[in-house]
Amino acid sequence: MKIALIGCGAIGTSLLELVKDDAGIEIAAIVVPAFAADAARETAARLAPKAQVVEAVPAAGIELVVEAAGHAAIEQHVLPALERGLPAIVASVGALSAPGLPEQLEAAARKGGTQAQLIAGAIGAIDALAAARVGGLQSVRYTGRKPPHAWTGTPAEEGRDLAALTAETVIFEGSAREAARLFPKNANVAATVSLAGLGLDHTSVRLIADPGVSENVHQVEAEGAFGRFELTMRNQALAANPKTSALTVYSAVRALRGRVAPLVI
Ligand SMILES: NC(=O)C1=CN([C@@H]2O[C@H](COP(=O)(O)OP(=O)(O)OC[C@H]3O[C@@H](n4cnc5c(N)ncnc54)[C@H](OP(=O)(O)O)[C@@H]3O)[C@@H](O)[C@H]2O)C=CC1
Ligand SMILES: O=C([O-])CC(=O)C(=O)O
Repeated sequence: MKIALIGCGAIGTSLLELVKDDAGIEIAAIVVPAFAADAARETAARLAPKAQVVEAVPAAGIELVVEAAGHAAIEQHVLPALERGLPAIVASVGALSAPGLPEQLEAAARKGGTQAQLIAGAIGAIDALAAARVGGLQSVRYTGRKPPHAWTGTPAEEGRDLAALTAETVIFEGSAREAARLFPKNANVAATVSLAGLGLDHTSVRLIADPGVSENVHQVEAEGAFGRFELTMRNQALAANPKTSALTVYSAVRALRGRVAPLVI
């Protein structure tokens, strides 16, 4: 299967390393902005020698796109690809917090007669939560806890010195929609949990900067007709990006391998 990978940062590079010897998967294109092309070409030479480095998904020769770039890439690359009939695997799930974007994705996929797959990414139990929704959910709460340096470049820096924190500090409390909008590189999981469960506006989210943790810790508490569950994930971050859990890459690779495997779990 010929793939266009959108984004070649921490997730993209790590994904290329993991699939470089996979039979049945060929990275045919890497889509990055012009200013990132030289770095992507170096990565491609090492990990995906057949890939052309381009600014847009090529018009021909691609069978699937995998997005690992950021919220803006959904509108820029994923929507047009879907309209053209290319299926898409999407990591930047938080982009769906923008009003109207879920409907636009659905319309584009319908027009192209194809499908967009939102990956579970850094969180587990999305299967259980989405199944529990069928029976009816009463409440879903998500807490995201990361070391202070993982919140640099976000609104968490407003009015506080993250490096000087000595105790856990709640940096956001509100809806999944607001969390995903305000923390596009740190709260995709909030959007994923909400889209699988009670929706972007009815899922309570707390984000915490905690000098006492070294992992990215994700907790979900859900209650409904199915019963209840509490989930805690203690994820190792990628060395290349402390905001991003390694599990996100594994989740994208799982989704990708699932497209070519004869038996899928
Ligand atoms: N679902 C989940 O659980 C998670 C999802 N994510 C999502 O994955 C995204 C990528 O994460 P990560 O790899 O760690 O981030 P990085 O910042 O390391 O990499 C992003 C890459 O995408 C490139 N890029 C940025 N904008 C575009 C665009 N419009 N089109 C094509 N390429 C673009 C960047 O280029 P340049 O560096 O030159 O700007 C960079 O190469 C995050 O922004 C987040 O939205 C992340 C973690 C968890
Ligand atoms: O990778 C993680 O731990 C979670 C993350 O950044 C996100 O939800 O955007």
